[in-house]
Amino acid sequence: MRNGFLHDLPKVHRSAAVRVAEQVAMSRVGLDEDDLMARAGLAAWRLLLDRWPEAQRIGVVCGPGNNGGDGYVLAELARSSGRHVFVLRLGDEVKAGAARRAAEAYLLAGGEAATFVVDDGLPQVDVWVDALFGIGLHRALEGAAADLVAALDHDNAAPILALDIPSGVDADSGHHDGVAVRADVTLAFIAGKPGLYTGRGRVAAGEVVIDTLGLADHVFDDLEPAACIARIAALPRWFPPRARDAHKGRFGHVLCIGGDRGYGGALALCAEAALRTGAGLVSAATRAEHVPALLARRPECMTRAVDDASELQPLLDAASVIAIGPGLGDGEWGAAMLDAALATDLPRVLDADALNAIARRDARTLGDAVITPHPGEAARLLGETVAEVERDRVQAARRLAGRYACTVVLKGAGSVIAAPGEIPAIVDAGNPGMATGGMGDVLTGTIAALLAQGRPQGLSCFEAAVCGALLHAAAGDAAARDGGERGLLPSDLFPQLRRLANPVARA
Ligand SMILES: NC(=O)C1=CN([C@@H]2O[C@H](COP(=O)(O)OP(=O)(O)OC[C@H]3O[C@@H](n4cnc5c(N)ncnc54)[C@H](OP(=O)(O)O)[C@@H]3O)[C@@H](O)[C@H]2O)[C@@H](O)CC1
Ligand SMILES: Nc1ncnc2c1ncn2[C@@H]1O[C@H](COP(=O)(O)OP(=O)(O)O)[C@@H](O)[C@H]1O
Ligand SMILES: [K+]
Repeated sequence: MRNGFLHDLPKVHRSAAVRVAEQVAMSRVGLDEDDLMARAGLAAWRLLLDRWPEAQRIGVVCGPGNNGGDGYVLAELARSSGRHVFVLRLGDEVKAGAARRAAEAYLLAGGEAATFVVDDGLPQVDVWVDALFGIGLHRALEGAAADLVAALDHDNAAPILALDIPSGVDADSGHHDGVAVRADVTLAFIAGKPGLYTGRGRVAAGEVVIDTLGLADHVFDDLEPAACIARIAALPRWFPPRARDAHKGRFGHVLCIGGDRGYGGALALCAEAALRTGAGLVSAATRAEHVPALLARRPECMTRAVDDASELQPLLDAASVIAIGPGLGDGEWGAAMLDAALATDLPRVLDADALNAIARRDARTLGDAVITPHPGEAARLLGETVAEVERDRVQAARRLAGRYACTVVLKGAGSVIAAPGEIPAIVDAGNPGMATGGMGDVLTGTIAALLAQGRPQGLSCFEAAVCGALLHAAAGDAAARDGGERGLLPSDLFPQLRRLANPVARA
């Protein structure tokens, strides 16, 4: 696995790898399960004190396994510091080993625990700690566990700190069947897990904090990470200042193709995003009736009327990167444009109707390409249902990358970028204000511009896709901070794209 200049992004690991790392740590450093549980409980108690220093009444829901054990350790720390502690457990016995010992220690010291009874409701507390299930959960919650999670959702006004993973969420995929704790903060132990960052798991986790429990990075040395996490902190390093003697020829020429009748706006958004992300030149090839509006909005974009593919050829000859799909439509015009674009060997970003056309044709050779499907488009490209795609977004992105031998950005909450031979990346930015028409067109132009201009030595499709998806999501967050999520427009991202793509000058 490569990952080029993205190699220093933080990694997340599947639960099986975390268990191996735990064994490596225990065998090398002489730690045992009780030590790790003590560290986990203490880390959680410290985080709780940091976030909710005023909390006096602390509720802890404890499951039958080691996640519950972490909860009993925290409960005892809270109790011995004078807090009122309410432990609620499921009917099941705490299984064995370290968890059993932690529960006994809490009870022996005078701690109290009650079995959850659905009709009794929940006690009033200042903060709840979710220690029901962690990485040992492999099936949907049912019975008392499901009732308890539902009660936490409906009858609880207090914030929730989840230990390791919100109970009900599959740590590896982020999937849950609708019954899962919705945490305000999740403290992940030893390493982040992919399910905390994408899809439903991202929503359930809230803010994610990682505590390594003192284990050094090398415990993961022989383990393939599940994904790396792209965060806004990485952006300044990826956008070095431009050379003082730079000229536009160094920053590439993006040709945006699309905007069949009735869909001119999509192409305008794509082209303006490419300009605002720093492409040296941007051209737009679209239907004749859209040309005046595009020129009026952005005279910087060289906008041409193209009625058939032969008129496109000179534009293709002049371009260094193609962005095709926004507003392309599903008619003959769009199909002819796509054929002409795919006949070149230019790097290309394919979105929207271009992807639907590819799904219909079952084309498999996309060349040097980034495809940017939302889950619906991804499902069509894979011949699967949206639910199958969303069940494990990282694996779905990997399937797409394998099937089409190209880079994939699977969009949505926690966009996933995958490419053959690369560790997938998950974007830890973006917000539901971005769920509005045209937002994907901005992403297409953003990635195309990065592909065109390099840094300056040139980005791979994978690098441009990760940088572009992060830049786009971070611009969405910045725009949402300035006025809120509802009513956020794709064009609101333009000033933010520009600001974020320019490094802060060093003092
Ligand atoms: N690994 C580490 O490095 C460290 C791990 N630590 C902590 O341990 C956690 C993992 O602990 P774990 O392996 O005991 O699993 P856990 O998540 O508590 O659940 C398993 C229990 O739940 C049960 N169960 C499962 N599904 C169920 C369902 N749907 N409905 C009902 N029951 C269900 C399952 O029963 P079974 O499936 O065997 O029938 C079993 O009894 C980890 O997330 C972290 O918090 C830390 O202490 C520090 C170091
Ligand atoms: N809830 C969300 N959280 C984060 N990002 C989101 C969310 N909803 C949408 N987005 C982002 O907004 C963009 C929407 O793209 P897309 O669905 O193609 O819209 P359109 O087809 O209207 O252009 C994607 O980049 C997606 O990742
Ligand atoms: K949990």
